[in-house]
Amino acid sequence: MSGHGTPIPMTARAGNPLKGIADVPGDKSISHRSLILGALSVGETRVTGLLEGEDVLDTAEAMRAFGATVERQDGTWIVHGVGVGGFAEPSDVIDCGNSGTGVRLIMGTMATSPVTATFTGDASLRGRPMGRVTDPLSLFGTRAYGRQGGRLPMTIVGAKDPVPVRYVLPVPSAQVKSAILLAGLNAPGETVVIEKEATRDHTERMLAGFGATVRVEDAAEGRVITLTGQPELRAQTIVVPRDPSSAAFPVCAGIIVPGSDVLVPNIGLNPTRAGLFTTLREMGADLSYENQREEGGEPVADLRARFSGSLKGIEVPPERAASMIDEYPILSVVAAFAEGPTVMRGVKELRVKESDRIDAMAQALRAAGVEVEEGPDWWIVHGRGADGVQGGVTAESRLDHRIAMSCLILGLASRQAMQVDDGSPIATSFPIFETLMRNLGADLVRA
Ligand SMILES: O=C(O)C1=C[C@@H](OP(=O)(O)O)[C@@H](O)[C@H](O)C1
Ligand SMILES: C=C(OP(=O)(O)O)C(=O)O
Repeated sequence: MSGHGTPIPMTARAGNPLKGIADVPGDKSISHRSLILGALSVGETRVTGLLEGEDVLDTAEAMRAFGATVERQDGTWIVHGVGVGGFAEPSDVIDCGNSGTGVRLIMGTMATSPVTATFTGDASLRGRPMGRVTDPLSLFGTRAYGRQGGRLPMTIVGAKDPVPVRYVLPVPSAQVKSAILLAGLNAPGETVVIEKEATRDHTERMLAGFGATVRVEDAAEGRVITLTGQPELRAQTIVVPRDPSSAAFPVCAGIIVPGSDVLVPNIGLNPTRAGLFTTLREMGADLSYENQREEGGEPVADLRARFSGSLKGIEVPPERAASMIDEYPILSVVAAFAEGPTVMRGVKELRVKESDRIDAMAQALRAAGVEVEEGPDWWIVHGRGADGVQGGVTAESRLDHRIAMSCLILGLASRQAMQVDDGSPIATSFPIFETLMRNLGADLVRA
């Protein structure tokens, strides 16, 4: 759990070019889902490559609290599930730490079982909206009692006789979509979720992989996902692919630090996740996909990022937002080194992540000498191109791992060092970030 310990100030400054291979950890989204679906299956699920970050470890603990057995043996995670509808009532509050994905998916998973559970998290998670999940869950017959504005701590009373649901997502959110589908598992009949914009599709793919019947159709009203309730999920062996959202940091560092040449192997390029890499290439980044192949039905490549001295600002198509939603903070750093403005629209969701990510990055970039304009659902970073970025300030990480990492990468390419007041949130998603960056040659220290 983040945010409970002593803050860890960290400093990054320009120095050597970054060179070498960056082996990033497993995908956070797939790691959460592997544990949850394993807990809902009959038999033994074995997971390798699981992200051992705090967010996922909190989900492992939660699955134990609901009655599953979750153990780590020689680097493999072994889950003995309780079957769909088999969740036991936890004897204590479930603490999901910093993780929106964890809390929202688990609320959905227990929402149609006859158990009651109370959820909480760190100060960041307690500030995030849960009504987006509890509103659709109420259609199943689930009740939720939280703080004002639908905030944690929150008690969820699972529906005793759940009915299936048809729901059109009002926000582009894979967490909301997944919460509904996971709740639909224990409702008789067909649960239908319709999304107007495609969001990451790991839940649909993995549910099918565990033996559920899931239909996905592109219709006039959007992407229609239909799940048949009350399947018996069968335990699986899962190899978690590496996380493109973590790969983003060494890739972007390679692009903006002069002289760099960084290889980030085995990164999934699932189109619902790879929007940043397309954007970087449109900006003129020297980013190539080497050794392109298919693994587990997904496109995979080794990403090679080299210093790119003539980046240009672009308008990022708003319809691409969902496929790179966690990457806007680090994109804003690359944009600061481009020639001209980078315009990012249709990104209201950034305001309700671990922090208000537009505000957090705008403040850090402005303090570092970069002009940023912003509105409710848009922002523009005016790149300084050849003039470079001054840096030389301390940014607040606001309990947000992606803000901390983005500001440190900024420090590796700015004229003066950048400091973050607290690097501890990085351990939620990328516990080896410091060592990995230092191994590439980054001057990154705790101080
Ligand atoms: O489903 C998931 O695994 C995630 C969905 C996204 O959140 P939203 O659903 O809120 O967009 C993303 O920001 C988060 O890091 C992981
Ligand atoms: C938004 C994120 O995570 P979560 O919503 O799971 O806290 C993220 O990892 O950038």
